[in-house]
Amino acid sequence: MTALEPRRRAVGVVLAGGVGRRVGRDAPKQLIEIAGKTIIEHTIAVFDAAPEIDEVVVLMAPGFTGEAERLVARSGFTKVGKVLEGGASRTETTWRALEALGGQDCDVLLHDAARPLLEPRIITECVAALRVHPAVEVAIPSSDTVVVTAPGPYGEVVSEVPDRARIWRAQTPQCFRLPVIREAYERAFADPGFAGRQATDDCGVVLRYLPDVPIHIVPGSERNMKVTHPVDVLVAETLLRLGDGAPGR
Ligand SMILES: Nc1ccn([C@@H]2O[C@H](COP(=O)(O)OP(=O)(O)OP(=O)(O)O)[C@@H](O)[C@H]2O)c(=O)n1
Ligand SMILES: C[C@](O)(CO)[C@H](O)COP(=O)(O)O
Repeated sequence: MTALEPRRRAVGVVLAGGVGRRVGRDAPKQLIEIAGKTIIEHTIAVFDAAPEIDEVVVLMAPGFTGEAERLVARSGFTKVGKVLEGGASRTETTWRALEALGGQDCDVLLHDAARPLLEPRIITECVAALRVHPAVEVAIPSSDTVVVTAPGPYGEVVSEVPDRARIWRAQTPQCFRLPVIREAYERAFADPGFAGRQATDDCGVVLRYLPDVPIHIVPGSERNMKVTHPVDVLVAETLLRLGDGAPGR
């Protein structure tokens, strides 16, 4: 039986260092106003209101930290301790957040600013899970069959159709005891093979550099979607306007 550890301080890290190239607006997508507030305000609001969260750290796209500070003041958030500049990739932005948190013994919940529909239930379950597990991935079972491809004579061809029962779609927050994720990133950055300091998510860095650390799954939700493409702005706006009555859980 795994021991239940005492609750540590929990820091919500809102990763907003990107520019939203795929959404294709002039300003970063987290500044798009939907349902009365910018996407980043919707996202910070969930952490600011969560009783389990002690502090919120925001990492904003270069050139927009002043705007993020203005929005934090406008919304009257009380837990935002730092607004910092993000890095050139999601990975670099995450590392800046970890460096800013230093050697504290706290829990971190690394969340995409581009997921403004995070439900409080997920934060509650992640913080509870970290009392037992050192690393937590929020994920939902894939409703699509995924295929693996290989180069063929006329382009990519299907080489494998994995068993869908084992395929999950990763979401955020991805949550860790701080010393665990720091160690994983330190090892990654010391590895010349960590190409371009890029990883598509944080659990992937832990899996690769600390393979003995089990990563526990907390169920996410369809609603916790990421605004990635122009159509997602419309979907997120509809769900935010419908509020708790919306389908998609
Ligand atoms: N240098 C970066 C790049 C991304 N992110 C954040 O990571 C999350 C997920 O990334 P994604 O959806 O890819 O955002 P963008 O990088 O902004 O989008 P795109 O790839 O289309 O440019 C977003 O909240 C984004 O702001 C970040 O903090 N720092
Ligand atoms: C971390 C993530 O949101 C999990 O789904 C995703 O991998 C981010 O990827 P992106 O390419 O930065 O959108």
